[in-house]
Amino acid sequence: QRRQPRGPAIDKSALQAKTIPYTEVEKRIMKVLDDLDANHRRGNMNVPVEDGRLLRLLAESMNARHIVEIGTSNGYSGLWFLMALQKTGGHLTTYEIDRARADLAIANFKRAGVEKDVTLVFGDAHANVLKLSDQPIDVLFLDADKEGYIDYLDKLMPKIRPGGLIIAHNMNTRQAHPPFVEAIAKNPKLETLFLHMDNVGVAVTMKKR
Ligand SMILES: C[S@@+](CC[C@H](N)C(=O)[O-])C[C@H]1O[C@@H](n2cnc3c(N)ncnc32)[C@H](O)[C@@H]1O
Repeated sequence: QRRQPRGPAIDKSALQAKTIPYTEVEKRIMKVLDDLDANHRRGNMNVPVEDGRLLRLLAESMNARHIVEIGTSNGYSGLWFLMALQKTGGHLTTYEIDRARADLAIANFKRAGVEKDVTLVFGDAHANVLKLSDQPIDVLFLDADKEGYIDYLDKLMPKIRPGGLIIAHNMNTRQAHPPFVEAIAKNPKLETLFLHMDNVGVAVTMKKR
């Protein structure tokens, strides 16, 4: 039997699937996310859409009940988490040092109708995370001062539940802070994978059971 030359099995566009909102709640949150993505990225340093989708997917699939985010900005990544939390019945605690961005985030959470599921802590997260409750953390998302990631990790690691995730943003060769990379990649008690490296980079780390 003669071999046929191998062409693409499917068109590339078929692999660029988008979130298709299903429930009314998903539709309402997605509407705000789409608006922020299309019109309000400037000055807000939001995660790319694909990274937001990854956050939601991981959080919802692991049934996350308590998510902690460092670096709220205007609430874009937080809204992806909040989409997951609508299904799991959990809560987001998010930290922001900039008043204007914090106010935007509060307005966006209200617009999406999820304000009761989120606590925004205004001020320096390095100090404020010390006051966090003892409720185990399912997901810790780091997306603020890159040199600060190691400090957030040291302070919050004891509260991350076994099997929980630490997700760090901007883990590219230019922005990642070497001591943090070493801490997550060389600790045998952690399993770390670097994803989306064709974009700004995300490190997904699991605290082993
Ligand atoms: C990259 S943006 C966050 C983007 C957001 N996660 C999103 O995707 O929509 C980083 C944010 O961290 C905030 N930030 C920086 N240092 C901080 C600190 N020490 N405590 C709290 N927030 C901080 C900045 O003001 C900024 O809004």
